[in-house]
Amino acid sequence: MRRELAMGQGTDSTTSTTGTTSTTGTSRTAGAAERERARKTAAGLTYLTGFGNEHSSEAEPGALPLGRNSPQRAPLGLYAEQLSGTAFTEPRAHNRRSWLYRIRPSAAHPRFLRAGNGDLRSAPFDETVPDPNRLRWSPLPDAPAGTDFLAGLWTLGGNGDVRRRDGMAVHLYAANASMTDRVFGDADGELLIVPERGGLLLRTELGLLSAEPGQVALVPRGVRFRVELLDEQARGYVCENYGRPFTLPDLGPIGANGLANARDFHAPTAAYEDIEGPVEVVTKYCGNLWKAVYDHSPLDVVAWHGSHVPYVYDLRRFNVLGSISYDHPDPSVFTVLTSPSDTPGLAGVDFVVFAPRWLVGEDTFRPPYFHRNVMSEYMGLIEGAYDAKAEGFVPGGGSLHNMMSAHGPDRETFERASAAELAPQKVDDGLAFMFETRWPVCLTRQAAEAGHLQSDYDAVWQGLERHFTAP
Ligand SMILES: O=C(O)Cc1cc(O)ccc1O
Ligand SMILES: [Fe+2]
Repeated sequence: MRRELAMGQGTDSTTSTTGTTSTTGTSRTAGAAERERARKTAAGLTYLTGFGNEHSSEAEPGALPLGRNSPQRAPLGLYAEQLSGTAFTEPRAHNRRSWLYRIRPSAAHPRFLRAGNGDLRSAPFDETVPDPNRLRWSPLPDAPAGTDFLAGLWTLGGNGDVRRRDGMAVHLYAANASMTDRVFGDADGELLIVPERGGLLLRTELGLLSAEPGQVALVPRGVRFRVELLDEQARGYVCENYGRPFTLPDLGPIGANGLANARDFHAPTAAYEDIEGPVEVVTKYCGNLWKAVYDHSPLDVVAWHGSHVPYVYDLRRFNVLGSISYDHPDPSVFTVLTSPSDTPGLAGVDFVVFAPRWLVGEDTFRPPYFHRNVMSEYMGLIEGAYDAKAEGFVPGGGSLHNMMSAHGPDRETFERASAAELAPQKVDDGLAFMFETRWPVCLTRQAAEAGHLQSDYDAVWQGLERHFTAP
């Protein structure tokens, strides 16, 4: 039986029931017709709103049991299954779990066998020694034809240890084909996907999400998904967070509103595939890829409720707060999501966005200041330019300013901003972001030796002349 894409409430009827996308074919090209179909599906999606909520959704009426999670017989002959993202006993405020009502339990699978890791690497990162230098990369070279999202993942580096569920990895991806015949899930952490070029349609166990450049998508630990391309090429960044799930930062004196507002996070409605036939399932497990060929699609969840859910967020919705008197605020005010560590205020990793904003500071050097930070900063650019760098930091590229490395405005930016007239100024020519992490990011060998690593990055700070004259 093949019945694809039965969708949850409120979803555009053009996308319900009988899609024809092959999930068993061997071709991984994103043909124009396939992309068109994916675009139509993406355009028809409706979402559940809120962050960290107890959401619920059913793709068929009556699929969700009422008043209990695990009735003697679940409705419609479905299997009830809990997916835990946190320990059973973690405080209620942090606890993440979902109940899935599915055609077959996840346990019904054959043995997993090791698969090649491609360019994916995991913590502990010990291929190179930690590097105190400022580093910058141009964009990844184009991927060979037929590269899907999973095959297109390329690890730059990271920290911590997957086996201890601590730390993070920075990946980039370049893809030109949809995942038509396989599904991926990451037991090592959640995946924060930051598209820079090309939209993505994510078919997850809990339903469908689309993410265009300027939006970010999060797939929680263990949730299986398939990525289809909405455009010919897809390129972007991924923060794999091994640690505690990303959450919204506290607002303290800011008050009850501001930064990323909870209502702007969108979770999918339930949607399932009812496919009997070989589907390859790839799992990232303690640093390695494993695969098994199932006799059905694991994206067969007909209804679900819970808090361990994928979501998408539009960075343009970020409510940017800043100084309206003087001085450049620390970039922590731009935190979209934070993964707390055991030390209050010290993040395993923060996701920070530099979104369009007004600068009005009086007697203030307005771009990012010179600094040395105990935290380590990986920065990427989604579009346009970044106000601390005149050139060389380009969309799809990235920079790494590891713990205590000295950085800040390049010479050109310093000279311009030191002499600028301080009228109110709108900074709206770019969208940059930062993964800021508690531990140095250790490079993979492929990142340290990459042809697209810029060898002359230090030069941007050359020629910062002395201006001091003793009184
Ligand atoms: O290095 C960077 O560009 C990121 C950054 C931005 C900012 O506004 C202040 C400090 C900081 O590390
Ligand atoms: Fe910095």
